[in-house]
Amino acid sequence: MARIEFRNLGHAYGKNPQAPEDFALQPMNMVWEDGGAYALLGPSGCGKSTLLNIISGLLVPSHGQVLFDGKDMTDTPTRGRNIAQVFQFPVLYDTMTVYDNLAFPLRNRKVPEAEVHKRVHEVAEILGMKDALKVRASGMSADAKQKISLGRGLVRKDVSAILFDEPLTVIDPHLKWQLRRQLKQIHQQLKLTLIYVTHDQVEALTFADEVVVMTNGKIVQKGAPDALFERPDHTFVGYFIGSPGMNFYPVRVDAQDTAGIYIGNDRLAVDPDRVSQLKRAQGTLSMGIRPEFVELAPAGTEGALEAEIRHVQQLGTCQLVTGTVAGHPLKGKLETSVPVQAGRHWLRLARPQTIFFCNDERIAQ
Ligand SMILES: Nc1ncnc2c1ncn2[C@@H]1O[C@H](COP(=O)(O)OP(=O)(O)OP(=O)(O)O)[C@@H](O)[C@H]1O
Repeated sequence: MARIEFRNLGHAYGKNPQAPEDFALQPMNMVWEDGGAYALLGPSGCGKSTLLNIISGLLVPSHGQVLFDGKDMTDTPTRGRNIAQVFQFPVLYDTMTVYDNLAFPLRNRKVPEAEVHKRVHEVAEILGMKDALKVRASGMSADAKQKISLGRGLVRKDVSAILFDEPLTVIDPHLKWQLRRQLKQIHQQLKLTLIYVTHDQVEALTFADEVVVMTNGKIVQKGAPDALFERPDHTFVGYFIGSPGMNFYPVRVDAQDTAGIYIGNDRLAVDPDRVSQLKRAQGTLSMGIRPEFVELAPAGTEGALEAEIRHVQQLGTCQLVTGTVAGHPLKGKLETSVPVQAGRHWLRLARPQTIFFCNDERIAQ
């Protein structure tokens, strides 16, 4: 396995890129640690496949370098990189048995048959496919075929990294959950460098030690799942992670007011240190609060505002309320102990978990 490093690495498909939007991948420095399990998460078109293809060598970046264990591999073609890749759809030989499919990447590299036998059985055991080793792949379901593809990715011990490009897309939801757990287990056992591309946040958060969130060709945060939830570095992370995502409000400060901020015409009492931090920031200010941290408060409470709640939905573990505050949309997940009716209520929004952003980047918490 390898430590993979990007040095000022970026990619533009067109010639002479000038503005950030000319890049499918904006120039970045980044390290993928040896043995790390990473999920690469972002919406369609944000640059995930471009990044993966640069690691695997299918694409030579227009800018910067990619290094494996300190060695410059930027121009090394795929076959020289020792990367295993698992794609969205099964890649295998239909006419071969499961055993021969799993053995293929090893036999291709002239691994002795005794070792092939051992590895194939280990991987088949992990994937729960031991009883199917003699079965021909042609008659198998899409799920089973994709499991074999995963196995083909996992069977070699000598790879620099295994890249997964949305590998569970074709898998049935129940099996998906099982396979995700198995992949996590495999990672813990074998300490592989895994990079797993997905646009599904549940998949990313359950699989990875570190989640890398991308938007518009840029990595906006790399962190543990709880950090992405509690301390998003960028409004996009607040919006993209969580269900529903974070509430955002445009914020104004008043030179004369040292203990409050303004959302529309409503004043929200806020810790004076935060107010002075916001006054120092140069740019467009906003405040974010996750629905999970919104709470009911007595009328007139410091740090609370009056909100109009329009809908209340009982979700069992919480009440999901939808409405507006200071003319802006609001979603809150309130605890179930106090049943809430639609109407006007005071809600505490200035809380330790409330995050402030300047030009979409976190400045204070
Ligand atoms: N061969 C290409 N030529 C020109 N532009 C491309 C090419 N491949 C991708 N792009 C553009 O680069 C940007 C990033 O695409 P990329 O496929 O890396 O995104 P993605 O996050 O993997 O999307 P998806 O989740 O839909 O696969 C997009 O704007 C896309 O249109």
